Amino acid sequence: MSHNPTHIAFIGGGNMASAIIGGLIRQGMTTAQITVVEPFAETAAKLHKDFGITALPAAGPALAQASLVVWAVKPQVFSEAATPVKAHTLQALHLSVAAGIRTDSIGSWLGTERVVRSMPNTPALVGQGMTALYPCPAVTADDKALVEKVIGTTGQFLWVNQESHLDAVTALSGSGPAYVFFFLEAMTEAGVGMGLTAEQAYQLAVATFAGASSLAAASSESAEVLRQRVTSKGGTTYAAITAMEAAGVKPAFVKAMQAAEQRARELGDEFGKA
Ligand SMILES: NC(=O)C1=CN([C@@H]2O[C@H](COP(=O)(O)OP(=O)(O)OC[C@H]3O[C@@H](n4cnc5c(N)ncnc54)[C@H](O)[C@@H]3O)[C@@H](O)[C@H]2O)C=CC1
Ligand SMILES: O=C(O)[C@@H]1CCC=N1
Repeated sequence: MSHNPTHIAFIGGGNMASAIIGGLIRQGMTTAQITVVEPFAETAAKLHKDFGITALPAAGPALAQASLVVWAVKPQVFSEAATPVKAHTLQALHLSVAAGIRTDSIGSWLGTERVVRSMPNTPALVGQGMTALYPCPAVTADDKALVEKVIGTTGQFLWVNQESHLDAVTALSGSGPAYVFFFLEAMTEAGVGMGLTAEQAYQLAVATFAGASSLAAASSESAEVLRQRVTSKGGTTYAAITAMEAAGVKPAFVKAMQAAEQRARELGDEFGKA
C-alpha cells in the first residue's frame, strides 16, 4: 500500500478503527495518509501512543483529501457524527462498520450512494478478523477493490449480496468472539473446579479453541465428522455431549444468535431514522 496515494479518513477512533488502522500500518500505509476524527481525548491520546496519529477532535476540511471514509462510530451516534462530515466527503467512497445501520440511512445522511456496509470482528486486531461486506448498487469494481485492500489487511472477508444478511453476520461472526470468550470463561471455571490452576485451565482452553479452529480450517471434513472423531464410543466426550444435549445447549445457542440478529435489526430501525 506504500505506493498507493490513497488517503483514508476514520470517523471514530475506538476499537474497530484501531484494528483497521493497525492493519493498514502493518501493510506499509503511512500515518500521513490517515486522518482520524476522535472527540474523546483519552482515545485520541491512545491513537497517538499506538500509531503516532494526531486525531482531529471534530470534522473539518482536512477530510476532503480522503478517497475512502471509514465509519467506526457506535450506531447510536452515527447520524449525529455524519452531519458535520457530509459537506467534506461527497466525492468519497464510504465504508461503515456500524452494527445494524442500513445503507439507505447512511446514504441519505451523507448525500451519496457510494456506500459499502460491513461487519468485521475484533480478531482484526491481530490480523485474524472475519469481515462480511455489502455493496450498494452504485459501488464500482474499483471501489470494491479498494475496500478489499483495506479490509484484507485485517484478515479474511466475504461479500454478501443481500443487505439483511449482514444482520445474520453480526449475530454470527461480529458478536461471535464474545461467544468464544464466554466458553473460555466457562471451561476455565470448570477446570478450576476440578483442581487445575486458573492459568493451567485458561491455557488449555485457549489452545483447544485455537487448535480445533485450525483443524477445522485445514480439514475437508464437516464439523460434525470432526466432532465424531473425538467422541469415542462409551467414552468421556460422549458423556459431555450427552449432558450438553440434555441441557439444551444447541437450541439455547440458536436463540442467542436470533436475539443478536433481532437486536441488529432494531438498531437499524431505532438509530437509522434521524
Ligand atoms: N467491538 C466490536 O466487536 C465490533 C464493533 N462493530 C461496530 O463498530 C462500531 C464502533 O465500535 P467500537 O470500535 O467497538 O466502539 P468504540 O466506542 O471503541 O469506538 C467508537 C468511537 O467513536 C467516537 N465518537 C463518538 N462520537 C463521535 C463523533 N460524533 N464523531 C467521531 N467519533 C465519535 C468515540 O469517542 C469512540 O472512541 C460500532 O458501530 C459497532 O457496532 C462492528 C464489529 C465488531
Ligand atoms: O455488540 C455489538 O453491538 C457490536 C457489533 C458486533 C460486535 N459488537
